[in-house]
Amino acid sequence: MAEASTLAVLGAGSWGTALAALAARNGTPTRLWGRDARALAEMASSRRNQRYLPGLALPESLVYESDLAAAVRGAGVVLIVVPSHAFASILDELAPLLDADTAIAWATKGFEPGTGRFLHELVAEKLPGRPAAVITGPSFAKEVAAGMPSAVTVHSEDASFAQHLASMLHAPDFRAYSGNDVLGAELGGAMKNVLAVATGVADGMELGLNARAGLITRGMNEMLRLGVALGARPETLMGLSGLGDLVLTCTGDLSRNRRLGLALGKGVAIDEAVRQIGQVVESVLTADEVVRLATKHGLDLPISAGVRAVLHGEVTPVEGLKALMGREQKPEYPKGLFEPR
Ligand SMILES: NC(=O)C1=CN([C@@H]2O[C@H](COP(=O)(O)OP(=O)(O)OC[C@H]3O[C@@H](n4cnc5c(N)ncnc54)[C@H](OP(=O)(O)O)[C@@H]3O)[C@@H](O)[C@H]2O)C=CC1
Ligand SMILES: O=C(CO)COP(=O)(O)O
Repeated sequence: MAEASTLAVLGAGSWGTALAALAARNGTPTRLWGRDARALAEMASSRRNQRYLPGLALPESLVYESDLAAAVRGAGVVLIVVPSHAFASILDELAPLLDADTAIAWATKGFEPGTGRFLHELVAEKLPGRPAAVITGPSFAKEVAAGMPSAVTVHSEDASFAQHLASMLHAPDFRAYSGNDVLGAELGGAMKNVLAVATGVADGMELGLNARAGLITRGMNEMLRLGVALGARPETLMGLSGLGDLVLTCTGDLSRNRRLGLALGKGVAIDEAVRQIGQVVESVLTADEVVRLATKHGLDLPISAGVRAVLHGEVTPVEGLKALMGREQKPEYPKGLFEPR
């Protein structure tokens, strides 16, 4: 029998650590699991995550657990914060370990690589019948860890679970809203990473502020078009999970996806740029999946497709720019753009 108020956070990188610290500081009994037992022991003794969140003093009450079974035993909520490429495998590992009444949440942004499946689809398939929620929105881990004001949103089909999880996180400097459009919330968080590369490339090429604003706006348009085709609600995409995170990541240099674009725009090779960033850069895998989903739904998303092509080295940033600027002249909003198809 799980204890509803107990939280197990899986993934001891920057975002998992920041969320675990936030919940523990809020008085939620919280355990943090990571795959690197040595790094976790070091965190337990120093009360710091020197690699991913240097500078943050971790709360005394946070418990570190390198054994996955022990970390999730009796937890009311398991919050997954591993990168998207590790998401499906961690669900497989969890399946035999969870109590029957443990709920699932995730703060990972992306899709299943190679299939374009949403993370909520993976959860429904591998851990069926449990309350499930996504936490997303404009939230750089470093700022949340520093107690700087932030707002996120928690979406679940189960309104009382969304509310329960939001209240575990909600704090004087951290607003947690709630909603029930899981697909829309996930799509915004995944697509903004791809679009952040586009504005990063433009800024790396020193194309100017007009170019940046144009890319953010037309990128938002791509998010809305794909979202509506998939059944997301436009207001979700215009909220924290879509527009909010798009603006943050396209303009804030703390964004690793934006920094990847900046480096590519300056002519740095992709492998070297990813190595220098040294943390997860979700767009590298997500761009393929956005284009895969768009193609499946008969949509042409030129900015996302351009990012994918640049990431694969199929075109240079200069060629990508030429292709975008050379597209046919047309109305900004063709009739019926936001109507469900
Ligand atoms: N950082 C942020 O500001 C935010 C991040 N996110 C999202 O959170 C997710 C995690 O990102 P973030 O914490 O920033 O990434 P980081 O690069 O900071 O950390 C990644 C963590 O995941 C671990 N990891 C990698 N592969 C596996 C695996 N196969 N199994 C278990 N653990 C694994 C790493 O462990 P190891 O050190 O051993 O490699 C590391 O602890 C991403 O989807 C990101 O988009 C969402 C909102 C904000
Ligand atoms: O998702 C994030 C902020 O909301 C973090 O963005 P990056 O992964 O680009 O650093």
